[in-house]
Amino acid sequence: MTTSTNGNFDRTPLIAGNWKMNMDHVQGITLLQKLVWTLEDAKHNFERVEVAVFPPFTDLRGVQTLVAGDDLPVAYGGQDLSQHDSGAYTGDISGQFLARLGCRYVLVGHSERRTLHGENDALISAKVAAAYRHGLVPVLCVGEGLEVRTAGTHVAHTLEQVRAGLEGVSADQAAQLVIAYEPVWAIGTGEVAGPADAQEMCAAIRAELEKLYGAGTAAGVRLLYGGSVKSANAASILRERDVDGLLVGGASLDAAEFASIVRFEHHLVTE
Ligand SMILES: O=C[C@H](O)COP(=O)(O)O
Repeated sequence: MTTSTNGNFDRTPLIAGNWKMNMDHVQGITLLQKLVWTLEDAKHNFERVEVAVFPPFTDLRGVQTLVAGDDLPVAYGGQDLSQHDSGAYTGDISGQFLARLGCRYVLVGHSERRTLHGENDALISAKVAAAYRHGLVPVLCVGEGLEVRTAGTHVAHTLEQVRAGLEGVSADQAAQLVIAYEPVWAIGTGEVAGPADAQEMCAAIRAELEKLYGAGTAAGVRLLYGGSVKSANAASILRERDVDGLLVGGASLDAAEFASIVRFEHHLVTE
């Protein structure tokens, strides 16, 4: 096997852990401390492979305090945000609040938001706009369900989600974008899209971005794969040219396992 990944990293790989509704604020701090200790012990180069975590909202103040206090080289973000900036929206969280907590990123349109909370493309596009208004980098999540995959229309379906989610986004804004391709049938199921599936979709998304914004802008956008990623399959997915990182759910709750995913280059050399 060759050790070339992403054309020698045209873009800085991003390994992101979405904790979903796991880890209270005390557990979250412990997990993050363990993760950083493990990576620092392994002499991980955080500039070469960026690490980000997406804790529950209630953990974010503690995460901010830890990251700022110990000057940890880890980014973090919210799992969702409101399309509104403030007002009578009980239970919602403004992008302004996330920005004040030092968030760099925010997930938008995760499939669990789409399916469990009925989020549609119009709402997701409004949330992307809200992220940009508050200086947050949106991680726009897209991907097809099993029926669409079986029908063979997964590429068209996913590109439609990309176009809809980016409605009104300028080329300057798009330059900082992150898009996560997460086939719904592979999330939390143990089913993993093969590296070729991930590459097929990421290449199609990059080509679509080139159509929308021009090759110069699209070249900087990072495309992540998500869905039952583990240390055992991370390296093979990241070998693919258009896959620039991973959005990891379940496996990000175990510091050693997540650290091993972050250290995927080590697997590339030893596989
Ligand atoms: O945001 C992460 C994805 O939903 C993947 O979750 P998973 O790794 O548990 O399949």
